[in-house]
Amino acid sequence: MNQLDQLRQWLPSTEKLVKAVEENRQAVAVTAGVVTLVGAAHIYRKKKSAPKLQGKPIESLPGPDYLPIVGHSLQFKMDELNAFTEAIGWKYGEMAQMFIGPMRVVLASSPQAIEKLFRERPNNFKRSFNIEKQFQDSGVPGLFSMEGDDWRHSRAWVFPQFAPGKINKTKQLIIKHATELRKSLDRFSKEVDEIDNKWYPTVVQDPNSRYTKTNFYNPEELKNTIDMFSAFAFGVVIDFSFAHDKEECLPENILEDIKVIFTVMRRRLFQIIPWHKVGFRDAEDRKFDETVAKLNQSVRTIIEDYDPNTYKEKSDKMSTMLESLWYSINHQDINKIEVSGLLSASKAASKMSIKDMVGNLLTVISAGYDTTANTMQTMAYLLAANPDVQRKLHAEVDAILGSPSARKQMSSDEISDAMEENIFAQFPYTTAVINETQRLHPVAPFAGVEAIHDTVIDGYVLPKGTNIMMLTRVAGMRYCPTPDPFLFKPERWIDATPEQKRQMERLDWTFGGGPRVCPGRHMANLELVYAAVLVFSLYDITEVARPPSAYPVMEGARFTSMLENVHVRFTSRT
Ligand code: HEM
Repeated sequence: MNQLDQLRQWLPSTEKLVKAVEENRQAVAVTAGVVTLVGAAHIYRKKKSAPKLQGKPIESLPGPDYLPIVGHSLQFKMDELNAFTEAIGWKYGEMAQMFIGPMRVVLASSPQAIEKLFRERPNNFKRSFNIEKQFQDSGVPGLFSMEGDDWRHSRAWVFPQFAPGKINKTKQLIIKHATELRKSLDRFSKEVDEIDNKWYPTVVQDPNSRYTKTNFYNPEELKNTIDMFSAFAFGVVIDFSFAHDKEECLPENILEDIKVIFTVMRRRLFQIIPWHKVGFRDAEDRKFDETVAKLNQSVRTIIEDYDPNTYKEKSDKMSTMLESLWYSINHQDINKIEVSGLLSASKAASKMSIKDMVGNLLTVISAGYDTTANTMQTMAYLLAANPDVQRKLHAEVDAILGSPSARKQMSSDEISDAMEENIFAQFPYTTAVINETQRLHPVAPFAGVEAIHDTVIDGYVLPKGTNIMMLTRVAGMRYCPTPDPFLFKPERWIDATPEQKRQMERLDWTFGGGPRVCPGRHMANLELVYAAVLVFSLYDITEVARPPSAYPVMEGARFTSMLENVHVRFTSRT
């Protein structure tokens, strides 16, 4: 007997079912009536107890035409998500809608709506697209995806460790990695020169023809700077989390491993059918499982093997995240801790499970390197595309730290002594370049939330479960108080009146907002300003020449946004 026959035998036949219903007509009618009445009473009670929200119905939101079931999904590729959603925001106004498959997504781009949505997390709104469950089910929970009490405990551990007081102690650490970045860029510069000489020879007369020899162009061979920037940001966050030189304890190719996790999680978040859950697991899914298991094991071993005495000499008076875990687990002298942030972090860590500790360390590493590296890549491109801005940045750094050749000879201690406590105030133009880079191309130009209760946003009633995408960049540009909001003009941050500056800062959601604002923002900005001052300012950054038909530089939407097709040269300044 095959499985189908077995199933048939097990299920009652249709005739038997009809016969049973006919024999018990009265009982069936009464049961159906009771079920209907209880259901209706439940719906009525729920509607009556809920306060009636006043406002326009969600169905009346404006937006482009869409198809049933697939929505707008056929009208854009996932890589073009930024362009597609923002075009709707610009065209249809501050409250609009789009459909990803059958799911309605509200696009909100007024500053009031954005402030409310950020501020009221985690009580009234949570991260959208079921992120919490998706990360939990995939075995990669962490601060970014957590909600409720799990999030509160983990946030209490992570947040104090990234407070400005502690971050300022990372100066030596960042200088060390900036020096490494300079070495990589010098090597990169030589390689690009070789490629340039090979593909862009000076125009010569071809002896066999009356034509001069034309230039050649091979985009495959052009080098990209992003890997070097990733290595810099990654080195800083690993040193900060684990301890100096702990990198060697992590699996080789950890950067590649983290990319595997990003790629698969992004795919899962936007999948209409969760194929991996219904038994269809492809090679990427299998690689994902292996990678997660490997990373978890490595980090768990690091936590368990940690002994703070081994790393005391290397710690530069800066406590690592690992140290707070150690104190929380060993409960030793916890109240005697005097290092900034370490006491509260250690107390908070004692409320987390080892699984959460591992997940949070991995979250901090993943959230901390890709974002910073992408911003550096964008800054390099914008400096190359805006030579006047680059000249001003050079001039500011030269005036404070001396000529590039003198600077190259400085030791880490000399560099450290030359940097003031408030490096942002010491280098105002460089800081303006960083602010403007993030205003124009933030790594997260939108943020998604889901309503936990029925709510009213900008006059529309949004039922519980509605996904809302905040178009933060659109809002920032629409309300920008200084002229030419679409142009790269760092001067706007210098010349703005105090009131304009306050407005621009309020409209700056580069790092999100409210209780879930990015805890790593001070560290990220410090890394960026050090990279610009100690590294970028030593080079003339120029765009590699390309034929007009080459793919233009454009923003791609991966887990975080980044500029695609950037090819720049770094030529050492003398
Ligand atoms: C330029 C660099 C960075 C950018 C643009 C950035 C941006 C963001 C944004 C937009 C969020 C979401 C905030 C929200 O929902 O309101 C976020 C969250 C987060 N970021 Fe960053 N980030 C950067 C660097 C870092 C660094 C260096 C770290 C740590 C070392 C870090 C750790 C985190 C964590 C753990 C969260 C989750 C916070 C939570 O949900 O409570 N980020 N970041």
